[in-house]
Amino acid sequence: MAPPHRSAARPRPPVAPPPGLAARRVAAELIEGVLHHGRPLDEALDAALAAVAERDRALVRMLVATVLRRHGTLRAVLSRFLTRAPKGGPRLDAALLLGAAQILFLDVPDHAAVDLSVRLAQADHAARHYAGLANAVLRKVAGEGRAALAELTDPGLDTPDWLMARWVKTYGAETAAAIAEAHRHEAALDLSVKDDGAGWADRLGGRLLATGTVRLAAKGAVPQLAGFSDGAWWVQDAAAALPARLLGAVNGLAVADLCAAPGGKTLQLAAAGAIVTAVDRTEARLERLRQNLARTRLDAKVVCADVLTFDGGPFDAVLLDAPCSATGTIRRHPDVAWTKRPQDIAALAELQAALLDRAAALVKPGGRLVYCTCSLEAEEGPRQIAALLERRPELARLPILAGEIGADPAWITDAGDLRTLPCHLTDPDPAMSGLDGFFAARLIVP
Ligand SMILES: C[S@@+](CC[C@H](N)C(=O)[O-])C[C@H]1O[C@@H](n2cnc3c(N)ncnc32)[C@H](O)[C@@H]1O
Repeated sequence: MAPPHRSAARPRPPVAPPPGLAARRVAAELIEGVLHHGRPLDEALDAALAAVAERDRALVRMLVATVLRRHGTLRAVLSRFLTRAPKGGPRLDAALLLGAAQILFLDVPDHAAVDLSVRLAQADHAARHYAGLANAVLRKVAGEGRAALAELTDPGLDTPDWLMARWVKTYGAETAAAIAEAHRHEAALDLSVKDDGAGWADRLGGRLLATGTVRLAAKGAVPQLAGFSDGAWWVQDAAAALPARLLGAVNGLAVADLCAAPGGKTLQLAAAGAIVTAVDRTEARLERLRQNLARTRLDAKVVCADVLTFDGGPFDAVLLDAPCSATGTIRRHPDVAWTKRPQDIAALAELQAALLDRAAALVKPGGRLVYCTCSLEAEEGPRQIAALLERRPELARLPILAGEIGADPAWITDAGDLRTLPCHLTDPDPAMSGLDGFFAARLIVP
């Protein structure tokens, strides 16, 4: 029998996209969201990752974090090979940044990094005319980019100028540079344990810090670690674990945790035996707090309310972890450096002052009030306390002693407040180094 006639016009089978392209596309979308639309990464990440195969999720996170952490450096290298900014739109921009990040900082073969970025450009209507340019520029980065990188030694390059100028003013040029350098590295995985810190450090292959936190070099999926499903610990930066401890012995005391979600400090207070009322105005974040309580088998009264109008209490002690610019958490949230604006800090400082007044009104006579923020900005830290003490001179600061929380004395200010910086707690291994930048002050309410 004669073979069937093969038509020349017969459609070809679809060509499978090269492995890794889907992860790059999602990473490019997330980078565009942060850099071109000022969208916080947390808001977009869950939905974006849901669209990616599980095995690619860590890769997407790594790609996005590397581009955001080394954004200034990547632009400086790329600009050496571009005569002027190309008009290929946000997708071309993200494709170039992603390509350069993989070539210079990640373990991706140069040819794959170039090819995947060219494909990202080809698939976008505004960028496709510049796919050839992307190819040429990224080949140059592969050939000469490492030499260009070696000449870029200023750590401030990866920090927006306005933020760097603020830190130089507040902390001096040397410390500001150390902060910026610390932001270039991925933070360790810090765990707060219910008990037996030494035992958990041993079991998980980590280290028990003097503050009581168990620190691991960040790797792998957290829910897979021993003790997660039993609720033996929760993830919490070592600095973030300090403010709740400033309330002292809370066993049996009524404590309000204001602005509580997702609940790291609520869990600490509940584990220490406090009768906790956890207040937050964002229901979705409170749902995570409830899940955290359920997993750790700890108890707290959860209230969805605006602290400014919350009228519970009075309480033996109050912790206010106020909403802030979060510039102390850039190691963990590198998008913060690129999404926050100077005017955000002024607006947040106003809200913090109002929240502080309300928090102070909820404390029983003789009780303690701890105010904290994960910000490096003076307006959100010491200046809030100075202004509060001017408004309410009857309140008194109860100075913090390093020894009571296992802190380094360098973390305590002359006024007796806590001020941790990302460049604190250095370790020869960058994966085990650093702290979130936290400010905390402790007051007695007469
Ligand atoms: C820094 S986060 C809190 C982190 C939390 N304390 C922890 O340790 O996990 C700030 C929280 O303040 C909440 N918030 C902001 N403004 C608020 C307000 N006026 N009343 C109540 N909660 C507020 C936000 O929803 C957010 O969850």
